Amino acid sequence: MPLHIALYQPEIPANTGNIARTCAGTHTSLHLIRPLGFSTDDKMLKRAGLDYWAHVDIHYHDDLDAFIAHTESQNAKVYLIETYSDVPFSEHDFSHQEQDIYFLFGRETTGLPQEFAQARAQDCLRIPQSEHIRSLNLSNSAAIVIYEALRQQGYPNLA
Ligand SMILES: C[S@@+](CC[C@H](N)C(=O)[O-])C[C@H]1O[C@@H](n2cnc3c(N)ncnc32)[C@H](O)[C@@H]1O
Repeated sequence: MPLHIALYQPEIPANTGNIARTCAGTHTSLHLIRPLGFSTDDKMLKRAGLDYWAHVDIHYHDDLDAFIAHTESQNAKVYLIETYSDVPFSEHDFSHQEQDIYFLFGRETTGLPQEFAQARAQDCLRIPQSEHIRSLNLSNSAAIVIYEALRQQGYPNLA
């Protein structure tokens, strides 16, 4: 079953552009949870040279509740990827392909809402990093996690 990347209220178009490119290159769906800090109209996309945008399976959700309702309707598994977890993401098993898997990432400046993440602490995963930075770049984080899931699944339909 497909893998999905979800971005909670992304603010920086270059990050979403990088992640969209990773999605187009890996058959991963992209979910954007509003409000967005930028426009995704045709003019913006053309100006940014995002010519792969047509290959991105993109979905918009009005807010976090609408996104969670969507995942529940699919009986999907949602993992929260956040700095304040202490469970290393790569210790998790993403190889089960019978269920859709969503990786939910937080906003560039403030991450995921803390209360929301605390209520789902058992599904919250961290990418190990040093103490010299507060966090990794959002688009790098998404690439790291999706490629670990793809590695565990044997890179389905990728050459
Ligand atoms: C630039 S970070 C900012 C959020 C962070 N909590 C903060 O306020 O310092 C944006 C998003 O990238 C992801 N991220 C960055 N570094 C991460 C890490 N080491 N482990 C897990 N997720 C990370 C998370 O999804 C996070 O919400």
